[in-house]
Amino acid sequence: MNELVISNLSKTYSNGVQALKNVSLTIPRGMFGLLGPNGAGKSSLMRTIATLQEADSGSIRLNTIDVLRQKEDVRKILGYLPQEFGVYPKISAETMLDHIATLKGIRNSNERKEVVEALLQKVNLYQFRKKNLGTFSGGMKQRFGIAQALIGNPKLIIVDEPTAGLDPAERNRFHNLLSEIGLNTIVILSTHIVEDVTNLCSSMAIICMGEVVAQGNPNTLVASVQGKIWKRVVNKEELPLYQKEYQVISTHLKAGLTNIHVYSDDLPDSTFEPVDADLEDVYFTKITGNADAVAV
Ligand SMILES: Nc1ncnc2c1ncn2[C@@H]1O[C@H](COP(=O)(O)OP(=O)(O)OP(=O)(O)O)[C@@H](O)[C@H]1O
Repeated sequence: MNELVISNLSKTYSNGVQALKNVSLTIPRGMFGLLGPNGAGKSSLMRTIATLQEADSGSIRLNTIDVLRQKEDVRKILGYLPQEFGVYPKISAETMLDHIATLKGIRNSNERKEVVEALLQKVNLYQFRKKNLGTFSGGMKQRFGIAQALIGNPKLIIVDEPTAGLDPAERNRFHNLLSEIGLNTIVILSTHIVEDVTNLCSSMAIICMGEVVAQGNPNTLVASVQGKIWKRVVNKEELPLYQKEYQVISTHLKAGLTNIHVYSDDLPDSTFEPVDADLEDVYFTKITGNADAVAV
């Protein structure tokens, strides 16, 4: 059984910001999406799971490992792609991976060569293996980041905001790579991009201002708001009136017109139409009231 169980995790930074408030989550094998707006606490949670910072209270268990105490044991089975993934620009992909593999304890040079070659193939960088990392595009750097995270067959992989700044083709390639990895491993994908979670994840949580505001299967979460999301086009000047009257969860500009989505148990008034809800509607329903008004 491969499972990560987080219980009542809390963290307040020395400046008084409470980044995590009693966070409890059960994360099974497969792709898990951790969705939340900027500043929600995603990176704080990821860094704590990755043993890079301490929590004030609570516990994390990965199978039989007490993550907050047995840090060395976690590091042996963890692959981590942080939000800011720096690379040494003047070193080739192959040399860098070989170096990281040494650090991760693969001492036999033939074995290392095999591992590095297989990983470069897996992330589609084999033909660029001799190129310096400084010449890589954003997508290539992210795929290199995944390759280094995969050294040593990790049981738990954490990727923090991996697709920010990637063009659609690179993002797609990165998604395919992640979903392949997610077949046998726990992969936590931390992101503020709803579409990434829709495309990839079989379970998920939404975190806002340090609190888990929803968790479960994406389809079940969508079903929970189905029939309660309504839309209409409004004049830009009328928007504040609607925001006062209704729970406006999002505003989309379409061809210069302002399209609003409202959360309500019943039809707000006859000018509204029902919406076939999606994960974005769930996300905005859960974070409105918790965060500043959100415009897409
Ligand atoms: N080292 C730190 N010291 C003080 N405050 C911090 C520190 N790191 C994060 N914070 C604050 O904690 C809160 C949560 O930040 P965190 O980076 O975990 O959120 P996030 O969801 O990852 O956001 P983003 O997507 O912007 O990275 C924010 O208010 C942030 O300013």
